[in-house]
Amino acid sequence: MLGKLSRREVAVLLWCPFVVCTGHMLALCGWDGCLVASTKDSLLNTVFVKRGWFWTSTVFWWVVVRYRMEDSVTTRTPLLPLLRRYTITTAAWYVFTQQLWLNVPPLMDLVFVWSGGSCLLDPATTPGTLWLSTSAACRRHGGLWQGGHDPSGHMFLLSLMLMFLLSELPAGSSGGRRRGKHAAFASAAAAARFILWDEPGVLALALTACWTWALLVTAARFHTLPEQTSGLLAAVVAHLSARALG
Ligand SMILES: CCCCCCCCCCCCCCCC(=O)SCCNC(=O)CCNC(=O)[C@H](O)C(C)(C)COP(=O)(O)O
Ligand SMILES: Nc1ncnc2c1ncn2[C@@H]1O[C@H](COP(=O)(O)O)[C@@H](OP(=O)(O)O)[C@H]1O
Repeated sequence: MLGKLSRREVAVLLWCPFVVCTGHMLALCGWDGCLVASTKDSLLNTVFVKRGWFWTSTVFWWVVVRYRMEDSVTTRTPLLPLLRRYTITTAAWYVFTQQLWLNVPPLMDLVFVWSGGSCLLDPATTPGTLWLSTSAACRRHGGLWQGGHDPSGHMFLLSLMLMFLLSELPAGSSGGRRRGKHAAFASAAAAARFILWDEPGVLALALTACWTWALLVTAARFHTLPEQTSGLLAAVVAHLSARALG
């Protein structure tokens, strides 16, 4: 329940605004050039961020499954509330960023269209009139998504994933007390076994670092500050709703 936020929950809520402010300071000082691999076609964006909820879900549930296999029954966090919070967070991600069904665009695209935006098509390549109500369809037709307030889907997704992982991860782990530590890096196979099997929390930490980096890049390089802010605020509302209802 939300009643009173713990110190940890406050820290979780402050993390994304802190990263976003850092990104803007880097941009203001002209240091955003050091944010390498910050193009739309980078591996980080195409393979990881654009499939972000998949990676977050897979790594998170793997950590939970693995650690529950080893934790004693009494130290296990109740699974049902965790599942509820995950389901609510997934539903929020879906409603905000994905096309619900044929004629219903994601919430972020509805906000864009309601605020006066539209898809500008090149008449040379797309003759006739075509009304496109989703940014994905507009992109597919080579159009320009312009004129309205376009909440940042990246800012939303990255903040949501970071808040979810930072507040839920300890639920799945009881700390570094796993066996096989000393032999961990004796060979590549042993290292892989250690990370994937013994201590998958390492993967979750790596993912958290990866999302933090991508958030920094997004803040410094993509969208306007109001569009970043609306993406971030929507993520905070989704996160707090999942905590309150889950
Ligand atoms: C070895 C591991 C075994 C683990 C066994 C444990 C159990 C694992 C369960 C795993 C469950 C996984 C379920 C995953 C369900 C999904 O989420 S699938 C869909 C994934 N899709 C995404 O992640 C897409 C994310 N992208 C977006 O939302 C958008 O592209 C964007 C980033 C918001 C940008 O929008 P644009 O319009 O493209 O700008
Ligand atoms: N961290 C990041 N790294 C690379 N590209 C990013 C990014 N954050 C946002 N973008 C890009 O900026 C555009 C706006 O993203 P969004 O509206 O989801 O916030 C998207 O381009 P495309 O629409 O060409 O894919 C997206 O790929």
